[in-house]
Amino acid sequence: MKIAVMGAGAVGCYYGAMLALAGHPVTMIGRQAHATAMASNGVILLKAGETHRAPVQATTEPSGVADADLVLISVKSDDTVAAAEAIAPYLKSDSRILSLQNGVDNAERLEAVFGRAVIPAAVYVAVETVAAGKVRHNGRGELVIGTGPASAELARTFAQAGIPTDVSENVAAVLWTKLTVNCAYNALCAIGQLPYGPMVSVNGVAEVMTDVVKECRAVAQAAGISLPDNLIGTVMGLAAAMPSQFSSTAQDLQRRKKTEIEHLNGYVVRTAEKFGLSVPANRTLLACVRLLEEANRRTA
Ligand SMILES: NC(=O)C1=CN([C@@H]2O[C@H](COP(=O)(O)OP(=O)(O)OC[C@H]3O[C@@H](n4cnc5c(N)ncnc54)[C@H](OP(=O)(O)O)[C@@H]3O)[C@@H](O)[C@H]2O)C=CC1
Ligand SMILES: CC(C)(CO)C(=O)C(=O)O
Repeated sequence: MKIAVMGAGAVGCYYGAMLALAGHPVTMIGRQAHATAMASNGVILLKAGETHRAPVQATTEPSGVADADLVLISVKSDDTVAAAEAIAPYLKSDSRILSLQNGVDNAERLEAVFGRAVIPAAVYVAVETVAAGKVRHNGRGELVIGTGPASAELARTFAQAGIPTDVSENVAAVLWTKLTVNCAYNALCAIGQLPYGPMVSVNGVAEVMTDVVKECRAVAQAAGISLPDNLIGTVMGLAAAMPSQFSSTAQDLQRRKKTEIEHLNGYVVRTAEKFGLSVPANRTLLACVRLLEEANRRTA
């Protein structure tokens, strides 16, 4: 299967490398420094104490998707539409497209640009870029993808490449569950700049997280999506599973980058407004992260 990855960052390099190491021809599309490094060295993947060199083609050009049977989209949610518009003219008419992104509406936004089906995926991995074209895997790696004519074949291909993949008839609920986790952790971790373990033990934090979860459940319900009964257990369990983790929002702010908050708590707030629901906890967290982004901009 010829594979192209649009967005050679942490997630794109991880899944691109895993597929390349399994023998698939992979083309990575990324920024200049990353493309230059990968063109010389492939993707360097640090995983479980070992260093792997995954052979890939690398380019900065959107035309890198031209002969791909499968295109993985792994840009941040703010870049989804621009990335889609850049590659749209070059896509093969029968290529499969998979969104490997957080947030619940990236596949829909991609479909609006491409005019064809895009398979959404919930991505359960902890991976970070340590240098251009070099990523460190910090845990997990499995995917839950939506249904479609190609989903079963893709799941098999991924599993053979060491990427455990389930196909879900109800991927919307899976994505909303992950969104709820992000809404509960990302902003609070960014505001406190504390990892999850110490963060949840601060007086009052668990109560705010519980309010966020209740609001997310109500908004999802209004949108026709039922979230699992044990949602709060899933959410609170993450702090015990990853006590030293900082949210991607906290990391983005530390690096003075724009965060994905508009696609996390921001998405919940916008959807709540459509249904006339009040979501004060999500709204407050959204405003706090916007303040931190603005403060970063002013001191740039
Ligand atoms: N990292 C993780 O462990 C996890 C991340 N996710 C989700 O996966 C998605 C990707 O995250 P992540 O990999 O961390 O993000 P990164 O910022 O590491 O990777 C995205 C890369 O794509 C590049 N890019 C953006 N637009 C273009 C373009 N038009 N052409 C070429 N390159 C482009 C970015 O460059 P630049 O920065 O210069 O714009 C960046 O290098 C997000 O939705 C995230 O929430 C989900 C689970 C875990
Ligand atoms: C699951 C979680 C909260 C892990 O840090 C994440 O997806 C993020 O940081 O964006």
